[in-house]
Amino acid sequence: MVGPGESSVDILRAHDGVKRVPSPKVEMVIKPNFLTAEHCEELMRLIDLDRRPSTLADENGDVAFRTSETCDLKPEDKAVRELEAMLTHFTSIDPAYGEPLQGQRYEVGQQFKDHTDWFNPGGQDWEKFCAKSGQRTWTFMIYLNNVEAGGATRFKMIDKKIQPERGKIVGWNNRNTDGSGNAATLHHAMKVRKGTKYVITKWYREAPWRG
Ligand SMILES: O=C(O)CCC(=O)C(=O)O
Ligand SMILES: [Fe+2]
Repeated sequence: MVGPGESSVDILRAHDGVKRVPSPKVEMVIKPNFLTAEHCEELMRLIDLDRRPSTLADENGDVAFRTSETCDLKPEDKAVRELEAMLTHFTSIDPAYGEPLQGQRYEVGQQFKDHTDWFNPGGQDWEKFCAKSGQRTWTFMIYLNNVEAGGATRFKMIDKKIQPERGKIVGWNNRNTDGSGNAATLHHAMKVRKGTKYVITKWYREAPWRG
């Protein structure tokens, strides 16, 4: 048994079509066709309706570090509600532990350079991002479309490059077994070379989400 805020590779692998990425350093799974094409289309439409420049925790002075746009998806939209329910079923994580769903959109040349999704406990923004809800635990990301060229997510520490593919979900545990941030989860949303890339990101926390 795991706690209400937890998932595990075993829980995830109990679903059809889920494969573990074979790395001893990161607990990571992938499942193609998690979402239907229609569901992806609707989520892309919602992202297009309401976008803002993406932001960074721990600003590092590199204005080219994260150049995409972000959409804070509205929990009341049907496609968003349905996705939340699917994620709860898939991950077994109590939805109270989840941050609100976000969409990310990358045009040609846009990227998000090497980063981890867990926050640096010594970082300038630790208090702001983690005081209420704790550290990030699991990340789940869904690719909403096929990208003509570029736009892969590269995990260089484990030599893994994930290609955007409509409806595919990837999930990973951001922590080491002692709960600290796992440096091997470092990843880079590589530049889109042709087309536009749309993804949805879902981050879970150690404690129920309170902002
Ligand atoms: O778009 C991607 O491939 C990765 C996005 C990402 O790493 C993030 O939003 O934290
Ligand atoms: Fe990330």
